[in-house]
Amino acid sequence: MPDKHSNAPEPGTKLGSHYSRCFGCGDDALGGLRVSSTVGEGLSVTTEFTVTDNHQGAPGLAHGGLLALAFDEALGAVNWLIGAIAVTGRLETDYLMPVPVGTTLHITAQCDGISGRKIYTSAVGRLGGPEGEAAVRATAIFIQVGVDHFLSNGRLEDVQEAMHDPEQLRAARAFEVNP
Ligand SMILES: CCCCCCCC/C=C\CCCCCCCC(=O)SCCNC(=O)CCNC(=O)[C@H](O)C(C)(C)COP(=O)(O)OP(=O)(O)OC[C@H]1O[C@@H](n2cnc3c(N)ncnc32)[C@H](O)[C@@H]1OP(=O)(O)O
Repeated sequence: MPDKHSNAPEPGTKLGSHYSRCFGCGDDALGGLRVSSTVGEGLSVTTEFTVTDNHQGAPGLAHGGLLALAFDEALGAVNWLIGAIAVTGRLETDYLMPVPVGTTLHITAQCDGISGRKIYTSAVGRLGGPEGEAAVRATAIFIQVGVDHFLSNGRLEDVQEAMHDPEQLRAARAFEVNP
């Protein structure tokens, strides 16, 4: 298990978006999920995703791909607690129950360990409250990367715009451990 980073936010702190145009957590992504995560105990976060009319796969039910996105965000938020910049290498979801429109999925995500650049994470999403019945479970492996991953692979105009955003610069520095 990695140590929690010395500058990691306290439990109860709401984590900001890592990129304002991120479809999962950004405020500027049209139609995006706009989920936000809150720091939990240890190396965990909690994330709520309320399913709306726009998130349907089957009539009245959430699309599994969008649920996977909510989990990708929740699981990825765990990386901030260890001060790592990382991208999703693998994401596996188990859909245990249908998730109806109008319900809120209460997701708890945690770090399970690291090995080299790989960060192992897992999460459960419950319906009806944080202690409700488990509807979706997920595991993911994130791979730590440097900022150069985004600079070399991202579209130049978006990278340049992001570099002028103080929040983005804060995110890219990830507690100063991986400049
Ligand atoms: C100032 C402005 C500048 C901008 C700065 C922005 C900072 C923003 C801050 C925070 C951003 C957070 C962003 C989160 C976004 C939400 C989450 C997503 O949607 S991410 C998008 C989807 N994912 C991808 O696009 C990855 C695509 N894949 C790749 O780029 C490469 O494959 C990569 C980097 C993952 C690995 O490539 P390699 O060449 O660097 O490394 P190798 O040697 O292949 O792997 C290293 C280790 O990882 C394992 N690994 C690699 N891929 C794996 C996989 N798919 N499953 C399991 N293990 C894997 C390998 O087996 C190896 O393990 P062993 O060291 O040998 O033990």
